[in-house]
Amino acid sequence: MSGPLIKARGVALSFGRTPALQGADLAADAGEVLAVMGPSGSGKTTLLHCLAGILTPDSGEVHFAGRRVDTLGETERSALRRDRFGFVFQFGQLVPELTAEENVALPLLLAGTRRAAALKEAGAWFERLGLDGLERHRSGELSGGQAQRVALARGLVGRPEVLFADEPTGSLDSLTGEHVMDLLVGAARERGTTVIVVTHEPRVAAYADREVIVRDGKATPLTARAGS
Ligand SMILES: Nc1ncnc2c1ncn2[C@@H]1O[C@H](COP(=O)(O)OP(=O)(O)OP(=O)(O)O)[C@@H](O)[C@H]1O
Repeated sequence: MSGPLIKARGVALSFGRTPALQGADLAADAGEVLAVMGPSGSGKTTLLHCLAGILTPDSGEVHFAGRRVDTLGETERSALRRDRFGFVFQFGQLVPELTAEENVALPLLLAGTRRAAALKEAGAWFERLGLDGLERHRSGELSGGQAQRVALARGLVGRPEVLFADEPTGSLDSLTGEHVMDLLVGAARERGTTVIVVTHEPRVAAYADREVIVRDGKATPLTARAGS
Protein backbone atom coordinates (compact mmCIF):
# COMPACT_ATOMS: atom_id res chain seq x y z
CA MET A 1 0.00 0.00 0.00
CA SER A 2 1.34 3.45 -0.81
CA GLY A 3 0.82 6.52 1.37
CA PRO A 4 0.34 6.69 5.12
CA LEU A 5 -1.22 3.78 7.01
CA ILE A 6 -3.38 6.10 9.07
CA LYS A 7 -4.33 9.74 8.63
CA ALA A 8 -6.64 12.49 9.78
CA ARG A 9 -7.61 15.30 7.42
CA GLY A 10 -9.22 18.50 8.63
CA VAL A 11 -10.70 16.80 11.67
CA ALA A 12 -12.93 19.01 13.83
CA LEU A 13 -14.83 18.03 16.95
CA SER A 14 -16.55 20.06 19.66
CA PHE A 15 -17.80 18.95 23.05
CA GLY A 16 -20.86 21.16 23.39
CA ARG A 17 -19.46 24.66 22.92
CA THR A 18 -15.86 23.63 23.50
CA PRO A 19 -13.98 23.16 20.25
CA ALA A 20 -11.49 20.36 20.97
CA LEU A 21 -10.25 19.95 17.39
CA GLN A 22 -10.39 22.60 14.70
CA GLY A 23 -9.17 21.07 11.47
CA ALA A 24 -6.36 18.78 12.61
CA ASP A 25 -4.21 16.90 10.09
CA LEU A 26 -1.94 14.01 11.00
CA ALA A 27 -0.50 11.06 9.09
CA ALA A 28 1.66 8.11 10.11
CA ASP A 29 3.32 5.51 7.90
CA ALA A 30 3.40 1.79 8.63
CA GLY A 31 6.06 1.14 11.26
CA GLU A 32 6.44 4.79 12.18
CA VAL A 33 6.64 5.91 15.81
CA LEU A 34 4.94 9.28 16.16
CA ALA A 35 4.86 11.47 19.28
CA VAL A 36 1.89 13.82 19.68
CA MET A 37 2.80 16.70 21.97
CA GLY A 38 1.28 20.03 22.93
CA PRO A 39 -0.17 21.98 25.86
CA SER A 40 -2.80 20.58 28.19
CA GLY A 41 -6.26 20.84 26.67
CA SER A 42 -4.96 21.37 23.13
CA GLY A 43 -6.81 18.33 21.75
CA LYS A 44 -4.21 15.52 21.78
CA THR A 45 -6.38 12.85 23.37
CA THR A 46 -9.36 13.86 21.26
CA LEU A 47 -7.25 13.53 18.11
CA LEU A 48 -6.01 10.09 19.22
CA HIS A 49 -9.59 9.00 19.88
CA CYS A 50 -10.72 10.21 16.44
CA LEU A 51 -7.86 8.32 14.75
CA ALA A 52 -8.69 5.17 16.72
CA GLY A 53 -12.39 5.28 15.89
CA ILE A 54 -13.38 5.87 19.51
CA LEU A 55 -14.86 9.29 18.70
CA THR A 56 -16.48 10.36 15.43
CA PRO A 57 -15.44 13.83 14.25
CA ASP A 58 -18.04 16.47 13.42
CA SER A 59 -16.22 17.09 10.14
CA GLY A 60 -13.07 16.01 8.36
CA GLU A 61 -11.92 12.50 7.50
CA VAL A 62 -10.03 9.66 9.14
CA HIS A 63 -8.50 6.94 6.96
CA PHE A 64 -6.88 3.67 7.98
CA ALA A 65 -5.34 1.21 5.50
CA GLY A 66 -7.02 3.02 2.62
CA ARG A 67 -10.46 2.93 4.22
CA ARG A 68 -12.60 5.70 5.77
CA VAL A 69 -12.98 5.17 9.49
CA ASP A 70 -15.15 8.15 10.43
CA THR A 71 -18.08 6.99 8.28
CA LEU A 72 -18.16 3.45 9.70
CA GLY A 73 -20.92 2.40 12.06
CA GLU A 74 -20.21 1.58 15.71
CA THR A 75 -20.09 -2.20 15.11
CA GLU A 76 -17.48 -1.88 12.36
CA ARG A 77 -15.45 0.64 14.36
CA SER A 78 -15.42 -1.58 17.37
CA ALA A 79 -14.28 -4.54 15.20
CA LEU A 80 -11.50 -2.34 13.81
CA ARG A 81 -10.38 -1.37 17.32
CA ARG A 82 -10.47 -4.98 18.48
CA ASP A 83 -8.77 -6.58 15.46
CA ARG A 84 -6.29 -4.01 14.16
CA PHE A 85 -5.52 -1.54 16.94
CA GLY A 86 -3.94 -1.80 20.38
CA PHE A 87 -4.26 0.65 23.27
CA VAL A 88 -2.19 1.68 26.28
CA PHE A 89 -3.46 4.38 28.63
CA GLN A 90 -1.88 6.48 31.37
CA PHE A 91 -3.19 4.38 34.21
CA GLY A 92 -2.91 0.80 32.94
CA GLN A 93 -6.68 0.36 33.36
CA LEU A 94 -6.28 -3.32 34.08
CA VAL A 95 -9.39 -5.24 35.05
CA PRO A 96 -8.90 -5.63 38.83
CA GLU A 97 -10.82 -8.93 39.09
CA LEU A 98 -8.57 -10.63 36.54
CA THR A 99 -5.00 -11.86 36.99
CA ALA A 100 -2.20 -10.09 35.13
CA GLU A 101 -2.08 -12.98 32.68
CA GLU A 102 -5.83 -12.86 32.05
CA ASN A 103 -5.60 -9.09 31.52
CA VAL A 104 -2.97 -9.59 28.83
CA ALA A 105 -5.01 -12.39 27.23
CA LEU A 106 -8.18 -10.28 27.15
CA PRO A 107 -7.89 -8.89 23.60
CA LEU A 108 -7.30 -12.43 22.29
CA LEU A 109 -10.24 -13.83 24.26
CA LEU A 110 -12.48 -11.04 22.94
CA ALA A 111 -11.34 -11.86 19.41
CA GLY A 112 -12.41 -15.48 19.91
CA THR A 113 -9.10 -17.21 20.72
CA ARG A 114 -9.57 -20.24 22.99
CA ARG A 115 -8.65 -19.65 26.61
CA ALA A 116 -5.66 -22.02 26.78
CA ALA A 117 -4.11 -20.62 23.61
CA ALA A 118 -4.77 -17.02 24.69
CA LEU A 119 -3.16 -17.58 28.10
CA LYS A 120 -0.14 -19.25 26.48
CA GLU A 121 0.36 -16.34 24.12
CA ALA A 122 -0.11 -13.88 27.00
CA GLY A 123 2.37 -15.81 29.14
CA ALA A 124 5.11 -15.34 26.56
CA TRP A 125 5.03 -11.59 27.24
CA PHE A 126 5.85 -11.95 30.92
CA GLU A 127 9.41 -13.06 30.44
CA ARG A 128 10.13 -10.58 27.70
CA LEU A 129 8.84 -7.65 29.76
CA GLY A 130 10.61 -8.72 32.96
CA LEU A 131 7.35 -9.74 34.62
CA ASP A 132 8.21 -13.37 35.31
CA GLY A 133 6.34 -14.77 38.30
CA LEU A 134 3.64 -12.08 38.25
CA GLU A 135 1.27 -13.96 35.94
CA ARG A 136 -1.27 -14.76 38.67
CA HIS A 137 -1.09 -11.42 40.47
CA ARG A 138 -4.03 -9.05 40.33
CA SER A 139 -3.54 -5.40 39.45
CA GLY A 140 -3.68 -4.31 43.11
CA GLU A 141 -0.62 -6.44 43.78
CA LEU A 142 1.53 -4.83 41.08
CA SER A 143 3.71 -1.73 41.23
CA GLY A 144 2.89 1.13 38.86
CA GLY A 145 5.69 0.15 36.50
CA GLN A 146 4.69 -3.51 36.54
CA ALA A 147 1.02 -2.67 35.90
CA GLN A 148 2.03 -0.45 33.01
CA ARG A 149 4.13 -3.23 31.48
CA VAL A 150 1.14 -5.59 31.80
CA ALA A 151 -0.97 -2.94 30.05
CA LEU A 152 1.69 -2.69 27.35
CA ALA A 153 1.63 -6.46 26.82
CA ARG A 154 -2.16 -6.30 26.58
CA GLY A 155 -1.84 -3.54 23.97
CA LEU A 156 0.55 -5.57 21.85
CA VAL A 157 -0.62 -9.17 22.31
CA GLY A 158 -3.11 -9.00 19.44
CA ARG A 159 -0.33 -7.91 17.06
CA PRO A 160 -2.06 -4.62 16.24
CA GLU A 161 -1.12 -2.61 13.18
CA VAL A 162 -1.38 0.60 15.18
CA LEU A 163 -0.69 0.97 18.89
CA PHE A 164 -2.30 4.06 20.43
CA ALA A 165 -0.64 5.12 23.66
CA ASP A 166 -2.04 8.04 25.70
CA GLU A 167 0.51 9.26 28.25
CA PRO A 168 1.73 5.67 28.77
CA THR A 169 4.42 6.84 31.19
CA GLY A 170 2.41 9.65 32.79
CA SER A 171 1.90 7.80 36.07
CA LEU A 172 5.50 6.57 36.36
CA ASP A 173 8.74 8.03 37.67
CA SER A 174 11.10 9.01 34.88
CA LEU A 175 13.40 5.99 35.07
CA THR A 176 10.49 3.51 35.05
CA GLY A 177 8.88 5.56 32.30
CA GLU A 178 11.97 5.27 30.13
CA HIS A 179 12.06 1.52 30.71
CA VAL A 180 8.41 1.21 29.61
CA MET A 181 9.10 3.36 26.52
CA ASP A 182 12.15 1.25 25.68
CA LEU A 183 10.03 -1.89 25.81
CA LEU A 184 7.12 -0.31 23.96
CA VAL A 185 9.18 1.08 21.09
CA GLY A 186 11.43 -2.00 20.95
CA ALA A 187 8.50 -4.41 20.64
CA ALA A 188 6.73 -2.18 18.13
CA ARG A 189 9.80 -1.80 15.91
CA GLU A 190 10.40 -5.53 15.94
CA ARG A 191 6.93 -6.10 14.52
CA GLY A 192 6.63 -3.03 12.30
CA THR A 193 3.77 -1.72 14.45
CA THR A 194 2.89 1.94 13.98
CA VAL A 195 2.86 3.76 17.33
CA ILE A 196 1.04 7.00 18.04
CA VAL A 197 1.98 8.18 21.50
CA VAL A 198 0.51 11.23 23.24
CA THR A 199 2.94 12.66 25.73
CA HIS A 200 3.92 15.81 27.61
CA GLU A 201 7.43 14.56 28.16
CA PRO A 202 10.24 15.42 25.72
CA ARG A 203 12.14 12.37 27.02
CA VAL A 204 9.30 10.14 25.89
CA ALA A 205 8.96 11.96 22.57
CA ALA A 206 12.68 11.39 22.00
CA TYR A 207 11.87 7.72 21.28
CA ALA A 208 9.73 8.73 18.29
CA ASP A 209 10.76 9.09 14.65
CA ARG A 210 8.76 12.27 14.39
CA GLU A 211 6.83 14.73 16.54
CA VAL A 212 3.54 16.46 15.90
CA ILE A 213 2.53 19.44 18.01
CA VAL A 214 -1.16 20.02 18.72
CA ARG A 215 -2.13 23.60 19.57
CA ASP A 216 -5.67 24.95 19.78
CA GLY A 217 -7.06 21.86 18.10
CA LYS A 218 -4.66 21.93 15.15
CA ALA A 219 -1.66 19.69 14.53
CA THR A 220 1.67 20.87 13.16
CA PRO A 221 4.24 18.32 12.06
CA LEU A 222 7.83 18.93 13.02
CA THR A 223 10.60 17.85 10.68
CA ALA A 224 11.89 14.30 10.93
CA ARG A 225 14.73 13.69 13.34
CA ALA A 226 18.17 13.83 11.85
CA GLY A 227 19.19 10.38 10.67
CA SER A 228 15.66 8.96 10.49
N1 LIG B 1 -15.67 14.36 27.19
C1 LIG B 1 -15.48 15.69 27.14
N2 LIG B 1 -16.46 16.53 27.43
C2 LIG B 1 -16.30 17.88 27.39
N3 LIG B 1 -15.15 18.49 27.03
C3 LIG B 1 -14.12 17.68 26.74
C4 LIG B 1 -14.21 16.25 26.78
N4 LIG B 1 -13.01 15.73 26.41
C5 LIG B 1 -12.21 16.78 26.18
N5 LIG B 1 -12.86 17.95 26.35
C6 LIG B 1 -12.30 19.31 26.13
O1 LIG B 1 -11.72 19.32 24.84
C7 LIG B 1 -10.48 20.01 24.84
C8 LIG B 1 -9.37 19.06 24.38
O2 LIG B 1 -9.21 18.02 25.33
P1 LIG B 1 -8.14 16.86 25.17
O3 LIG B 1 -8.35 15.93 26.31
O4 LIG B 1 -8.20 16.31 23.80
O5 LIG B 1 -6.78 17.66 25.36
P2 LIG B 1 -5.31 17.13 25.66
O6 LIG B 1 -4.40 17.92 24.80
O7 LIG B 1 -5.28 15.64 25.51
O8 LIG B 1 -5.14 17.53 27.17
P3 LIG B 1 -4.21 16.93 28.34
O9 LIG B 1 -2.81 17.07 27.86
O10 LIG B 1 -4.50 17.81 29.51
O11 LIG B 1 -4.64 15.50 28.53
C9 LIG B 1 -10.30 20.54 26.25
O12 LIG B 1 -10.78 21.86 26.28
C10 LIG B 1 -11.16 19.63 27.08
O13 LIG B 1 -11.61 20.29 28.23
